[in-house]
Amino acid sequence: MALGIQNVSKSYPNGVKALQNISLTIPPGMYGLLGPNGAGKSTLMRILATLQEPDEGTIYFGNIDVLRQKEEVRQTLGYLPQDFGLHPNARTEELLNYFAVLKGIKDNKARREVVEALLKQTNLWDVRHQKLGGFSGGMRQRFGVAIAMLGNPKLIIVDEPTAGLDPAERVRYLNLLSEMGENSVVILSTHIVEDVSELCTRMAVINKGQILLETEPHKAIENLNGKVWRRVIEKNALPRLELEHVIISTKLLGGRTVVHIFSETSPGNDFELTSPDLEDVYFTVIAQDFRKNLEQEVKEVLV
Ligand SMILES: Nc1ncnc2c1ncn2[C@@H]1O[C@H](COP(=O)(O)OP(=O)(O)OP(=O)(O)O)[C@@H](O)[C@H]1O
Repeated sequence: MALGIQNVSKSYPNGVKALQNISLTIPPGMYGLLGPNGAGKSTLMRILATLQEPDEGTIYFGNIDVLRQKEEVRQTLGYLPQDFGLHPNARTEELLNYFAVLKGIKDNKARREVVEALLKQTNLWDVRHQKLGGFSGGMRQRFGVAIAMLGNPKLIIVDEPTAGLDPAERVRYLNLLSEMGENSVVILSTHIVEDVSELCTRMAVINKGQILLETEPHKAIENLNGKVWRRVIEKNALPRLELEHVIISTKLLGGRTVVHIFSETSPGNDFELTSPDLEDVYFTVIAQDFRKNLEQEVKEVLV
């Protein structure tokens, strides 16, 4: 079952256009929604999770009209929001059992089995009697996954899940998500490029409420082949380069600055060709959008 989002727009009362005419078709599997802070990701995730109304547009999950048949969506939804509060005094197994009751798993034996299986899958079985207040960030996130997976959801939405996790927890968490989501639509909203490159078969880049790119990560990388150039510079040379080139990224490496630029042809100036990765894709798209907006603003001022 695919998720079809068509012409969805949402403005807030303060005038911010959080989503501007978004259309996406999201097939089963892991789908990355990548964008900087404030891009509109959480707004879209909340709309998909039936917690917020768009101003315009339609959304279908298979035959379910997501905006009108909210109860049907909720039956098949697993939603892990960006921040979720957990009572620090609640105990792991008890609380998961409680959420399982809320999800409608009425039979005691079946519910015990589901809770046990999820605690084992999320590696929380050994701490099932502990209070949540003592959990690390990674443990909390894994507990969030256990809650989201109750009732075998077919639509799973995870908003910024790896922010604040240490590298080992991050890998463990991403593996868990990819196992859980094999037969469902899983939307992973994130500003971390590696989350998408490691897990997702398809992705979209969103910025300022607009979809800038919709693709398969490996195809987007292929398309950049021969167009990303690298050079190590002194930091004070950057402003001049910025005037002459489309800068994709600048990174500190051993105290020096490594610059990546986008150019269809050789830019000269000691730049050498480098193999692009998904980070280059992401920052190229964002940089081009920034340039476009800048040109638009300049035109508006001049006209
Ligand atoms: N309730 C609200 N009222 C007014 N503006 C809002 C509200 N919620 C979000 N916004 C604005 O809408 C835009 C999109 O926000 P949103 O939270 O959807 O983005 P995001 O991509 O999830 O970013 P972040 O990663 O920072 O959460 C931002 O400019 C934000 O300030």
